[in-house]
Amino acid sequence: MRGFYIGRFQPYHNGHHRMVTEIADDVDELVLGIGSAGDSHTPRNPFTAGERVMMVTKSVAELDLTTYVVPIEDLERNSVWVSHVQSMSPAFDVAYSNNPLVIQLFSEAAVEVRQSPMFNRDVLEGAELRARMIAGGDWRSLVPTAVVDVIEEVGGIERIERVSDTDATGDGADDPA
Ligand SMILES: Nc1ncnc2c1ncn2[C@@H]1O[C@H](COP(=O)(O)OP(=O)(O)OP(=O)(O)O)[C@@H](O)[C@H]1O
Ligand SMILES: NC(=O)c1ccc[n+]([C@@H]2O[C@H](COP(=O)(O)O)[C@@H](O)[C@H]2O)c1
Repeated sequence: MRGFYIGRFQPYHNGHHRMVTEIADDVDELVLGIGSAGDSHTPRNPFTAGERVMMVTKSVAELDLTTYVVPIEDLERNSVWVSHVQSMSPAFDVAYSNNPLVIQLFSEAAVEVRQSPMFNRDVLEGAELRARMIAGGDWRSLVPTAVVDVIEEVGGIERIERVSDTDATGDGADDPA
C-alpha cells in the first residue's frame, strides 16, 4: 500500500518526522508532497521547493521505507486540487493530513484520509521554529540533523532574517511584493 503526506515543511521538523515514522508502520511506500512549492523567500515560506526536497529526502533516508518527494504548487481552485495532486504524484491509496481543508478535499474526492495526533505541538510548529530562527533561539533540537545541515548549507538563517526585516506589516504573514 502507498500513502501520501503533504505539508509546506517550512521547515521539516520533528513533529513531521514523528508522523512519517508512524505512517511507515502502515504503508509500504510513502509519497511526501512539498506543498506551496512555488512559494519561497517570505516570512511564512522562507525555503524553496528544492531546499525542502533536500530537507525531507535526507531526513527520511534513515527510515526503512521507499519514499518519493514530489513538489506540488498551489492552485487558485480548491475544487480541482485533488486531481492536481493526483496528476503530480505516484498513485496512492491513502492520504495522511491534520489540515482541515486537505482532509475535506480528499474526503469529498472519496480518497481515504487518516489523521495523526499532534506531537509536542507547543514547540513542534513551523511558525514557532521560524520565530526562534529569527530571535536566535534554539531551533536545532526541534528538527532532524539533516535539516540543520541543509539550513546551514543554504544560508537559511540569514535568509529568514532578511525576509522578516522586510515584513512591512510585522505580522509574519506574506506581504505583497
Ligand atoms: N507537531 C506535529 N505533530 C503532528 N503533525 C504535525 C505537527 N506539526 C504539523 N503537523 C502536520 O503536518 C502537516 C504539515 O504541516 P505544516 O507543514 O503546515 O507544519 P506546521 O508545523 O503546521 O507549520 P506552520 O506553522 O508553518 O503552518 C499538517 O497536516 C500538520 O497538521
Ligand atoms: N487550492 C490549493 O492549492 C490547495 C488546497 C489545499 C491544500 N493546499 C496545500 O497543501 C498544503 C497543505 O499543507 P499544510 O498542512 O502544511 O498546510 C499547503 O501547501 C497548501 O497550500 C493547496
